[in-house]
Amino acid sequence: MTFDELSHQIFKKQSYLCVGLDTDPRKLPAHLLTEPDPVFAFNKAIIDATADFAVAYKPNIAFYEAQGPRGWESLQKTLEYIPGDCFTIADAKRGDIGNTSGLYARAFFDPSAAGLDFDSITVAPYMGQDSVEPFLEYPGKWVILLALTSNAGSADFQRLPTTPDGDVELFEAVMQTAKTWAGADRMMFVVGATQSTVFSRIRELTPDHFLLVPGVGAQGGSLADVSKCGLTESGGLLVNASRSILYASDGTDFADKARAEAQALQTEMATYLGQYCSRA
Ligand SMILES: O=c1ccn([C@@H]2O[C@H](COP(=O)(O)O)[C@@H](O)[C@H]2O)c(=O)[nH]1
Repeated sequence: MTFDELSHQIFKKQSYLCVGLDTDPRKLPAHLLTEPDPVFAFNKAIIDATADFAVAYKPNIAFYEAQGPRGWESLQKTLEYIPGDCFTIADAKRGDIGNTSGLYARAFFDPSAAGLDFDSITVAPYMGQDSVEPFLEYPGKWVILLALTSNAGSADFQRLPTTPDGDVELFEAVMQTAKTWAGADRMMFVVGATQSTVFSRIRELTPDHFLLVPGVGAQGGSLADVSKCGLTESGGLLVNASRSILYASDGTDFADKARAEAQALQTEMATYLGQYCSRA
């Protein structure tokens, strides 16, 4: 999916919601456990219930890898089931020396390799340019680079000063350098919703790039704050919620409750698009 197509979907659906498919087999509603593939049955119901309100889906690969070959199969079926008008994100946080990154890229971007054809993948920037470039060799595919993550440990390294006056923190140096590797049409950055106090600085640094923003819902980040400082004329945000949608109920009504959570976020997002984007 291109930058313009993603932007178009945001204004069409009046939403920048990304539903995180962090599907934990231990949290599935009991009535699904007799299904041949309970994880896929759950994901299918969640996608059916939320697709009107979401522009992206983000399976977190850890949840599938932890189940071995069965998990990979559930992931493949889930990816194929996601509607074509939605952007897909493999939240895999990969990155290694170039030839190894090349194989990670192949796994997630070349359907003839591991049966997966994601639009994008999350990548850790720590190993530098040659660890990221192999992902950019796939035309039309996106790299979503970790910049300032939502967890408390983000302060350990990402906020370290890189200049004597302390004006440029490590995450800012990462964004400044990485945006020379690919344009806003191929690269996004991960910035946690819990980091809303630095969103204005981030927007000065990257006025055009999409930001993938996890951390609303279960992690307590503010959708209002993130939207105020993060929205652009193209939309420019994908705000992820996983647990607050997936596990809104553990009963037979789980899909209805997930739909209600997604709809509530979309309704709020439509308000912010009207407030902060003249194009809306
Ligand atoms: O900084 C980051 C980067 C990635 N994540 C991932 O996003 C989701 C958040 O799930 P919630 O249940 O909505 O908290 C999850 O897959 C994380 O691994 C993040 O939270 N923060």
